[in-house]
Amino acid sequence: MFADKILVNFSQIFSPIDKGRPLRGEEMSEALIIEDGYIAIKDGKILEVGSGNPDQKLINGYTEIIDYSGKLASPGLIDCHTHLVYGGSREGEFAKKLNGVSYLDILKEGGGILSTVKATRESSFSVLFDKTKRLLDKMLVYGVTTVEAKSGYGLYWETEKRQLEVTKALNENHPIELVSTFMAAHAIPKEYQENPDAFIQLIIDEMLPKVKVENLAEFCDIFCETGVFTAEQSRKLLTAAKELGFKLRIHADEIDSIGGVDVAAELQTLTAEHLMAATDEGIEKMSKAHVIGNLLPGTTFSLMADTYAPAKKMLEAGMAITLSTDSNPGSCPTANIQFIMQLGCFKMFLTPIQVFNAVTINAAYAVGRGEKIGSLDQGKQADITIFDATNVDYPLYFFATNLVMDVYKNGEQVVKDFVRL
Ligand SMILES: O=C(O)CC1=NCN=C1
Ligand SMILES: [Zn+2]
Repeated sequence: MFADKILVNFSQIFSPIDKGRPLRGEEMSEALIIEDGYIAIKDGKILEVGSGNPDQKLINGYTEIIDYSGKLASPGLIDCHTHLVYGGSREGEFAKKLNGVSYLDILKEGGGILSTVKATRESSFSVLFDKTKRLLDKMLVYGVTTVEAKSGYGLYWETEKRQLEVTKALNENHPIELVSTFMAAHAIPKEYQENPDAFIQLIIDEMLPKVKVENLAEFCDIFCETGVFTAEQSRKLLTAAKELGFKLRIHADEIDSIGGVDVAAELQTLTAEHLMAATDEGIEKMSKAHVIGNLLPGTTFSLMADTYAPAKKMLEAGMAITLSTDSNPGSCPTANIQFIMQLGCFKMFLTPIQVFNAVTINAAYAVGRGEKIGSLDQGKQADITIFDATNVDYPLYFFATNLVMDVYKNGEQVVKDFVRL
């Protein structure tokens, strides 16, 4: 079969090993590193990956050959945890953070998430659409081709729906593919501060069915944390969501360990998010239940905390892990997944191979798309990120610098020569 285009002469190609599930424990240290590699693309899919000169059977008069001498290729990067759609911003809290006021104390004062809720409720569809598009444009030039986007800044249906509709519209109008998560259970609205159980019931009775019927999200998530939702409330909401066919996530052990990981293991949520305060016992439970640990080192950095999630302990316990930005206006205002990858090395002591696996094949399974993206196996989408680097170590070692040069989505070039600009 002839290729439409063949990307040739890569110094290295990072090609994860796809086992049909997330890589666990020691498996995350393995990958195919193809020297002098080529990637043949046909109809937006991977046709063949190899080393040396592509076989002549791949080439006819219409095949475009593109030279990438001295460059590194990887599958398109996948950011599997963001709070992408929101109004306003929270730099006003920055001075408080610098003066030692905690994230939860700011929330308790009615700031934090609740101040973003106010700004989002006041933002129209087009304002949210344009703002989020600009954020996605930044993520794209950092090499990201798929993003998970949560709601959770409306809390009430009208604005939750608007957030989800912005995500749906952008999924159809931006090169980045979006995976939608419903997260009305992100904070307790002022009117329910005395009765959060009633708010959980409102979400179950009034919102979950609408999200399902209108096909506005595949996943359901909840913030299980001191001063937000308890483990029992999380269990109740996620059980109802599971019965409606949603795939499950849970924000657990971000600041305090209050039982969210137990809920994750019991309900076998696809992922548990944050895990900065994860205990040895909790790690064991997640490993046994095959819960993916989605680690967010940018949040630790942004909260000026010292507790990075115990990534290596999780790998020693046989867990699958991913790394994401947690891009949001309060606890992690960034669009840069490469910085997160570098924190994975510099602060969690993961190797470059483990980090690249965490933001490609494992992140693909964490968004329920492992069969379509996350590696360069034949038939997968030709989502490819190309770095101005000769090997897989360099983009992690040479930090705080965007080394992405070109990006392909479904075989089409969507970023060109960025690093040379
Ligand atoms: O603070 C925010 O806006 C996002 C967040 N949700 C749970 N942790 C952080
Ligand atoms: Zn989050």
